[in-house]
Amino acid sequence: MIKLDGVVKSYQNFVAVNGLSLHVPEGTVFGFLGPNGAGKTTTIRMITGILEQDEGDLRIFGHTYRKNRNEILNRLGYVPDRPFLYGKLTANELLRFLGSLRRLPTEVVKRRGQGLLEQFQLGEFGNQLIERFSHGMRQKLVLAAALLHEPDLLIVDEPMVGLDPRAAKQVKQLILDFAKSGKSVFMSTHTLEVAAQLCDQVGIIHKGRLVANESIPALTERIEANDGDLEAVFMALTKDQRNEEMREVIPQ
Ligand SMILES: Nc1ncnc2c1ncn2[C@@H]1O[C@H](COP(=O)(O)OP(=O)(O)OP(=O)(O)O)[C@@H](O)[C@H]1O
Repeated sequence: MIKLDGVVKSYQNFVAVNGLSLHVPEGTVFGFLGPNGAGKTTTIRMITGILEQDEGDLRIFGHTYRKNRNEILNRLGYVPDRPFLYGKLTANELLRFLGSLRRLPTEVVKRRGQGLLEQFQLGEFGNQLIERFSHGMRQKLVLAAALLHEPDLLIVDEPMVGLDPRAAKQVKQLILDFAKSGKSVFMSTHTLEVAAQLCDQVGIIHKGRLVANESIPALTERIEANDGDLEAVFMALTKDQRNEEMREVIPQ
């Protein structure tokens, strides 16, 4: 579903994503983990077609954005880390607006929109202005909006940030329900705990490079071997990377 091969992205002279290769097959919940500034959002912006890579190959559903942008976007749902929601619209108005952008028939938008709001425990707030929504309600509304066109792939940037435990539990369940139907999810997160609960596979990015790509059991084993200390695992992985860089600089 997602295939990156040697992808590079720089901002002016700063290389934010440096030769990233990864593969997310169908029916997978893929967790993209890394510390602040590691390159997660930059990668997600390339996967969602907002940014174009400087180098390398990036394919979604086997397509490139250059050739088949609409084919990709028609099948992709995206929840950004800081979504902009116009507060003067009601939830229903937002869904109708997005439905019209996607050229979905009015009846379909009405039926699906109502179903999604109910599924997200927002059914009774459809006619309420978004400016009156809590952070958790907004996050769920953004997820509902991303699913309106029934995408095959959902990209979510930091889905749990700022959510109280109840809203976080609901959002996690929604992601799991989506994945159960054989679709794929690519989500970035800071926390291994979130990844362990939701994901099948985890990629760890550090300073723009993929330093680990493994299943949750393999990663958990690695963390347990470090007395349950994720920080220690990060340190170990990035130390390995430095060693590799050193080997490139000083051939042995
Ligand atoms: N528009 C930009 N111009 C210049 N540098 C940028 C820009 N966007 C991101 N960067 C830099 O690129 C690096 C990667 O940023 P990115 O937002 O992709 O990281 P991230 O892993 O999502 O971080 P966080 O977890 O803090 O959101 C950071 O060092 C950041 O400062």
